[in-house]
Amino acid sequence: MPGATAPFIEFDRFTKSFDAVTAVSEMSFELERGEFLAIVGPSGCGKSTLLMALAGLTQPSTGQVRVQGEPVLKPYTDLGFVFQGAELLPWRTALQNVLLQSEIRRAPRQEAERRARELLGQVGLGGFEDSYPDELSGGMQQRVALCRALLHDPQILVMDEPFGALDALTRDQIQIDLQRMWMERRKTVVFVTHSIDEAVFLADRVLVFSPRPARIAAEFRVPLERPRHLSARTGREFTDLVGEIRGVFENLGVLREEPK
Ligand SMILES: Nc1ncnc2c1ncn2[C@@H]1O[C@H](COP(=O)(O)OP(=O)(O)OP(=O)(O)O)[C@@H](O)[C@H]1O
Repeated sequence: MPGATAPFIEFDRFTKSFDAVTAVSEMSFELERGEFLAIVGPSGCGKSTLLMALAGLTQPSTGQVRVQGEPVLKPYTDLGFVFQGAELLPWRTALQNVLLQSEIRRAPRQEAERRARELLGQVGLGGFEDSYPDELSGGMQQRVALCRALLHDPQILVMDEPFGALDALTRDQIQIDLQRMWMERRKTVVFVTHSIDEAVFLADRVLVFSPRPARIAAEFRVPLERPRHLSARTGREFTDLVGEIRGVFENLGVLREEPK
């Protein structure tokens, strides 16, 4: 059985070029089942490209992406995707938006609706099932998008800067909620963010990408106990790790004190 001993997810010398632009070059890393991995990197370095390849929405130029030992050659159902914008359909209620996937997949309606209501309740949206997107705040919309991604109970959850457009307080709360849901469900999460704090707060491991073509410039394990509380962010271990990651970006020339 190919998946028995293989890493759960494996990027194996993954390279992706678009005409003359190489977005990602010879990238190799692995994820364990149930791991929460964060990726931080400068804008345009190829993070979204990598997620698209994991989802089977784009193919490598060279190298492979494998899930349970099998190359990813097309989109598959065992993965949920949350984008930066919630991308909800404005003419459908919160519940109907969450149910969209199940309708496309023709899953049994009653069970899907029970699960959708349960998920909405778990993210604090009980009572908002029949609200339309324009009646919900940005944070609430993103929670609906999270429920939509989790409805079919995929093993892999891919999140591309999901909280980037939220205000700071909403972002704090949704990070806490995501951590709780992850601890309950243990999905394998690949989470892209521009925020070093967010990466350290949420992840078991942080990969730091170089400017394009993306390479792994550094890798950090986050030794903080879970559940992590917001107060952990002022603790020594947290601030030291954030400082170390910021140092990597300074060394890469991505962050500078002085103008060029
Ligand atoms: N379909 C495409 N066709 C041509 N070039 C593309 C395509 N998709 C991505 N690129 C290029 O590949 C590079 C990486 O893009 P990508 O969106 O993966 O970066 P990113 O790290 O996710 O950026 P950001 O953090 O700003 O969202 C960019 O230079 C981009 O212009």
